[in-house]
Parts: sequence; C-alpha cells; structure tokens
Amino acid sequence: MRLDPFYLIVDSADWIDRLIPLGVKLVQLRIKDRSDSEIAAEIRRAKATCAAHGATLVINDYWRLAIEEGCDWLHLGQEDLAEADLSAIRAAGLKLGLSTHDPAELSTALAAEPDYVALGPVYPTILKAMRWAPQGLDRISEWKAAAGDVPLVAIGGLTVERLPGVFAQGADSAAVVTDITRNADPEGRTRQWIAATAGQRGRGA
Ligand SMILES: Cc1ncc(COP(=O)(O)OP(=O)(O)O)c(N)n1
Ligand SMILES: Cc1nc(C(=O)O)sc1CCOP(=O)(O)O
Ligand SMILES: [Mg+2]
Repeated sequence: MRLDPFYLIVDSADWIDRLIPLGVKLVQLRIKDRSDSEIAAEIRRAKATCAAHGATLVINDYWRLAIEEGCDWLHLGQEDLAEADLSAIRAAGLKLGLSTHDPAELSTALAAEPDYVALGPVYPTILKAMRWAPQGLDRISEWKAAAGDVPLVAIGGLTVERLPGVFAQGADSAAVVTDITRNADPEGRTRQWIAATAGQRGRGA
C-alpha cells in the first residue's frame, strides 16, 4: 500500500473544506475536547468533502465514531491503542495507523499489524508538549529498516524546507500541522507542500 507523501493534519471540517479542494489527498481529522455529537458532525462533513475530492480521510483517536460513521482510516497513539477494540476496528474494515516514539512502542505497533507507523517528533513541535526529545533524521532510516513493508510517516516540526531530508532517510509520508495551519497563507503553504512532495508522489509502482 502506498500513502500519499503529504499528510495534512487539521482540527476541523472547516480546514478540510478550505484545503482539500487545493489537491490534498491524505488528511487527518484530529479534534480534541469536543463532545461525541460535535465530533460525529465534523466527521460527516469531512467525509463528504474528502469523497468529493478523492482524498483519504483518517480519524484520530475516536475509533468508535470512526466505525459508526463508516470511515476508512483511523490513527491511534499507544495509549489509544491500549484501550481500543482492535478486533472491532478490523471487523469494520478500518485501516489503522499507529504512533511510535521509541523502540518498545515500535515493537508494540508492529505486533498490531498496522497499515502505517508514524515516528515522531522528528523535529521540535509547538503543537503539543511531548515527553520525547526530537528524534532527528537518522532515526527515520532506523525505523524504515525495522518497519519493512509497513509505510512510515514522519511527524513533528516538519516544514517544506525539511522535506528533502525526511524523504532521503526513507519516510514514505510527511505529516504536518502548524507549518500550514499557523502560516500567514495556509492555502499558499499547502500548494508549496503539494509541489514539494510531487517527486515523491511519482516514485515507483
Ligand atoms: C500521523 C500521526 N502521527 C502521530 C500522531 C500522534 O498520535 P497520538 O500519539 O495519539 O497523539 P494525539 O495526536 O492524539 O495527540 C498523529 N495524530 N498522527
Ligand atoms: C500530533 C503530533 N504527534 C506527534 C508525535 O510525535 O507523535 S508530533 C505531533 C505534532 C505535529 O504538529 P507539527 O507539524 O505542528 O509539529
Ligand atoms: Mg491519540
């Protein structure tokens, strides 16, 4: 399975309506601290927009809602994974991405046979406090070797300027929040991300 090399992460269906029509093909809806009914409504809107534009929608954290709303992809962290019902997730046909931050988490993740693993934070991130130091680029090639055929997503502090290093080390996809959502021109920055990942998108079979 190939993942799009540009993996956008946003916290609302408004962002999805704004940026997906520009040509983004892989997006995660990552909403915190809202009620289930509000999140379900956001998922429905996001799903409709992604379907209209041929984009893949990944739901963060809310695995029950992802099942109920008939979604295709889910992302879980290690704490999320410990509480989730993997059999129910798989029975619903959901593809699954998992976060990893150290070798023990990578082993746990690979044992769950995910559809991708994410490594982070590659660089310092301003989005949220993290208990892991920045991993650095070399860690990406270590993870790639260990993950084998499982696609690898790099995340944390990524910018357009940092993409060549991330892909040179073997990442299949680069995930981003603030380089786009806190940019003075989110649409312009999204177009730069699409252009900067075009070579990676066209690679191989
Ligand atoms: C692609 C991707 N990688 C990592 C994360 C982080 O997930 P998690 O560790 O569960 O933290 P929260 O995002 O839920 O705060 C992610 N969401 N997406
Ligand atoms: C949500 C998240 N998870 C991470 C991890 O390492 O698991 S880093 C991260 C934040 C990504 O945002 P930005 O692109 O703004 O740094
Ligand atoms: Mg989570």
